[in-house]
Amino acid sequence: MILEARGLTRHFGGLRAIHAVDFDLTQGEIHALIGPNGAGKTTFVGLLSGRIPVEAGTIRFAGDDITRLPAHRRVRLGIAYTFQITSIYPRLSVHDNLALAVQQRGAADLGRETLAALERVGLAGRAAQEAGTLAYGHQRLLEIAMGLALSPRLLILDEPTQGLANAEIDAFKALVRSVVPETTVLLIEHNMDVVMDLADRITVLNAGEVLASGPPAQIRANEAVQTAYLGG
Ligand SMILES: Nc1ncnc2c1ncn2[C@@H]1O[C@H](COP(=O)(O)OP(=O)(O)OP(=O)(O)O)[C@@H](O)[C@H]1O
Repeated sequence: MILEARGLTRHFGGLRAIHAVDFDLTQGEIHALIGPNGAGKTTFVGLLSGRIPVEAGTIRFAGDDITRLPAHRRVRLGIAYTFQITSIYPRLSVHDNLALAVQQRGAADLGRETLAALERVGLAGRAAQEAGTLAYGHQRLLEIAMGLALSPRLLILDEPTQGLANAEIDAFKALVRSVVPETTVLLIEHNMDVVMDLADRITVLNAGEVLASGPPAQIRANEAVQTAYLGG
């Protein structure tokens, strides 16, 4: 187990955003987190990444108790969390954005490794473009490339396919498959085709609690999940 959360809890006033959640990630798996709007998905990955302080419960990562560690210390331990383009420098080129991330890891050959990272996400043809002028979906891909440049042990993606065209979604799926099992992937995803196609396991959150967890076929057949989320 690369990550184990026990009794994880975060309330906002009277609202139980995340309540007593037990959650495991197996080394090398692709794990999807799904659930209706407001279920607590973003709050949950915020607790794992350290962006949101834990109120109760524990998180262990690769054997270490990380419950109280600040986000930057978790990044150093190998947890990369990408969400909504906050990490991109809009006035720098696509290449330079990625070179900064590659440099952070301490690359031996910055130019070559940056190019390889660009090719990996299909952005080599846009290397000279200002990152802020990229289409939304391409900014998401750049952000994922920057996360991957850190060679994380765990990559957490919040709605990575939002704004991507179908061909780009296919490329994204291939990308995710290419990083496992060295990197474990946890993704919040609303596109059920992507979830069912990509995930080894799915956890369904509903009103801050785990409604179900298991492989795609089992989740699809689960009546409580269908009622709460999959629309009957
Ligand atoms: N900082 C905050 N202060 C107060 N309430 C919050 C805060 N952050 C989240 N919430 C509430 O916690 C609940 C869970 O929100 P969260 O964003 O984690 O859900 P989600 O499953 O990610 O939803 P979506 O799919 O719409 O992004 C929601 O009711 C939300 O309004």
